[in-house]
Amino acid sequence: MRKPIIAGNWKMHKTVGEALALVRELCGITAGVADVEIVICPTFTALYPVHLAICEGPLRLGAQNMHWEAQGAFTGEIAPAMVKEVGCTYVIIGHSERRQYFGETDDTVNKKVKAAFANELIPIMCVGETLEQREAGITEGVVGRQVRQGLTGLSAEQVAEMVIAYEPVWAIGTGRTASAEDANAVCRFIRQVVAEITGAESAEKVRIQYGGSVKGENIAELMAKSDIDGALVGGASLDADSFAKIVKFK
Ligand SMILES: O=C[C@H](O)COP(=O)(O)O
Repeated sequence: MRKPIIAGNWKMHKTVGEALALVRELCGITAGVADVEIVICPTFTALYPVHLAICEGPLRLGAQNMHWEAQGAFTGEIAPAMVKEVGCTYVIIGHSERRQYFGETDDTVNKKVKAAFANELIPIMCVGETLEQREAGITEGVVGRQVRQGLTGLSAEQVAEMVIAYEPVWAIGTGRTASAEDANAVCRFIRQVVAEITGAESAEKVRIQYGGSVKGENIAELMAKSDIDGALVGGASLDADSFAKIVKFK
């Protein structure tokens, strides 16, 4: 039985002060939630203050990105050990905005996923097709390639522990959610690809999130599907009440 995991990706929002105000509200609202893992992913500058402010409870901290190298002359980058040091359990890797605006490729995603495991961080590896690719009927080809290349060289145990986020690019921040059936079909396909790569047991255990305009109004329908184990939430994670509606989907 896979434990649901809801992650809030705050993207480039919230100053440290605003992040602290939000996490304090979330601590109260989520205190009693026991059967869902909740991850919040603030900006780099807010990670440590938010780590200190997270109270006992279900909230876990994640970073939105990191470099794969341990250290060096990489101006503007953050190393995996630095992310770990400030209290992160999770790290988002290969978000479509990183792929689209910052040149991330399946190869850099794979390096980062491996670096996450080497530093005892759990990767949330993002995959998903653009609208053009969906309309061209190549969703499975694109997503299958992203999953295969992203997981290259990982053990079955590592894959079983990680999270894969399926985010159709056309549904991100647009208010246009994939139908629960369509989202589940791609998540099921991802699980089949994982089974081909690292075997049935890891495919059964890996948690697959859907992301793209998730809200309190659509989360229950998505979570009722067989292969959707959680959500990666952008806009609706920036407000305590709207995020609370999502994490309390049951
Ligand atoms: O990481 C989160 C996703 O990009 C979804 O963002 P959204 O919920 O604002 O559509």
